[in-house]
Amino acid sequence: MTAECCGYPISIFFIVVNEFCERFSYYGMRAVLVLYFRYFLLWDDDLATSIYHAFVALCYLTPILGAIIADSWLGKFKTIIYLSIVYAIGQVTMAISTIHDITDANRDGTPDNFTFHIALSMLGLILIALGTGGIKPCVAAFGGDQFQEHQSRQLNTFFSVFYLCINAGSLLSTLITPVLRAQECGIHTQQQCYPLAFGVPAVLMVISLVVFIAGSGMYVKTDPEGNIMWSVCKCIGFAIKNRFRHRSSSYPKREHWMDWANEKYDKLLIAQIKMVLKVLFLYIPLPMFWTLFDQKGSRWTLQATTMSGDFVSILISTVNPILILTLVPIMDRLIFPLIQKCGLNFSPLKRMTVGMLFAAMAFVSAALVQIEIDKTLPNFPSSSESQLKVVNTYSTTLNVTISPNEHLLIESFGVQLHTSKHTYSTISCMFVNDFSLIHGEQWCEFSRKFGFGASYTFLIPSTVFSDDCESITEVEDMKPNSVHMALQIPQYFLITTGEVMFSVTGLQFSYSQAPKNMKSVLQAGWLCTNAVGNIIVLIVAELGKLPKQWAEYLLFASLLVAVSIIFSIMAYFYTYIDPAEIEAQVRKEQGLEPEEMEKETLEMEEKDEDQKNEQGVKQTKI
Ligand SMILES: C[C@H](N)C(=O)N[C@@H](CCCCN)C(=O)O
Repeated sequence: MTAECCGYPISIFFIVVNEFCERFSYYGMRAVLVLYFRYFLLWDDDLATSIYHAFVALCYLTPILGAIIADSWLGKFKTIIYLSIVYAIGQVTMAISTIHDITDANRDGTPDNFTFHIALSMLGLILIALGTGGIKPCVAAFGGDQFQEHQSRQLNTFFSVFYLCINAGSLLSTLITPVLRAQECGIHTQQQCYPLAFGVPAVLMVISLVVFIAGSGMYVKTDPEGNIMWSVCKCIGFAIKNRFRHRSSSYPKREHWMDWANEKYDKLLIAQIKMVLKVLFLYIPLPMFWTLFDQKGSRWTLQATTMSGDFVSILISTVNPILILTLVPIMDRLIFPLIQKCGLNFSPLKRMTVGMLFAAMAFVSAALVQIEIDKTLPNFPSSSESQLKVVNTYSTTLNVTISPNEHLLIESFGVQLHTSKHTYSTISCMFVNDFSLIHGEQWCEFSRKFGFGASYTFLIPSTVFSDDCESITEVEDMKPNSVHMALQIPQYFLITTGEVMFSVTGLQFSYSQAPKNMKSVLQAGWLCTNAVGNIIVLIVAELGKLPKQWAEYLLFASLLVAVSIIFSIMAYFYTYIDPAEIEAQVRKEQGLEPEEMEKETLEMEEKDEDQKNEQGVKQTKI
């Protein structure tokens, strides 16, 4: 009997707090990852985007590994603990890799040995991917294991609270870590504080582990049930081999190719695999949704860096979790029941299709924003053009002729240079609010806000210190970023509406259509669609480089529309099943009535229990 509070097992409080801290750690680190690649490691946009998506893909491939370790070897409890330790080490490694002072021997503020920082951060990211992905299919299922049969209502609420905790953790961390990055810190020189931005998620991961361990005396821990994934693979392998062996037309056909495993494998297992394969087949087009969805963290973040709005950038990245926290209850309690009342059958697969279309619309919105940004960007000379800059410091307008026949009027800046020797210097700086020119005892001070993305030229006459500072002329070569970040809100709203329709429904669908013992298999399959989606971004970003960013956004939107049409056709032919009913039917065909089955299972469990007691094995059971 487990300890309860308000009808809930007390142990789940440790699990939801653990999930909150873990998601804080994960999303906090992700929020500054592309910026770290771009501005600390000085990678270009494409490389930063590629490595970011490779990392996300790895995070969604490792759940298979986690599920195998938990099911066949350690059990969920130990898997979560061991992989959380790996995860925390990864976060600490990542935080250390961002300390520029470690290799900044000449103390100029930039690391001297980039290879060291790259190697350490890649090691950190691999450990994080192993940890976060490995525990992903285990934590929710372990939470579910805490509930007993009479607590099915509480079990449903648990999954909602669990999803809310994910988004609360994500919301807080995406608010906090960019602020931490914007601080200045360092031993020799003060730089943007990446160690703090990555260090706080590392601390949260340690707290997550401590909280999980703190509840260990209260958990219901189930032993590994044997590696179901391995049994599934062996059964499928046998069916294929057997089908190949009997490929001659003289052998009678079987209803389903999995029926070729009948000779060796249990009918129930075969029926269960058929159910899973049907759903997995439906998953084939789904990665395209994640291809678009996960570009929030890369392309959209980089898009925001070319826009104006100081604090909006932080708010923009929190739009997604805030909308999730509000849209999930609104959709569940209001929109979906209303659609049902109107007599429309808004089935899960239809919802997912609509979710895809919302994501496509989000990318059309991103393309429109990009077109606006491009209008404000300076025109650089193409390969067949050159750019001349003529600075007229003479007192009147001059007529300049460029051979053979182009005439330009060059306005005077009203400054005369009294020397024929000019020296030009270019200084690139961040966060400039003021600067001074100092010569001996005299100085000229400028205090004003310089816009992000802008470029200025200051013309300083030789008489400046004997005359007055007013004679200095300022020229704005490139205008500051002027498209406001608030324009990104529609694309965030559309993609999050898509997420609620697609992701939340997809999770429920995967759970409801899976046989009881293969729910983790389908969860891992569902997470895999995410991994494949990120691999597609990598391929498109690397191979299909389009000259204009807006064109790439439109390409992704069109691809998703095409995929959603294919998915809707596949969904049309899909018949929803009740796995429990099918399993009962197979058992009946095998001559085992449900009651008999139950009795048989009980007898086997008792026998098993006796054997273990005899061997002095101490075990915890539901
Ligand atoms: C924060 C985000 N809105 C969210 O809810 N994420 C979930 C589901 C992720 C699905 C695959 N990208 C999470 O578990 O992090």
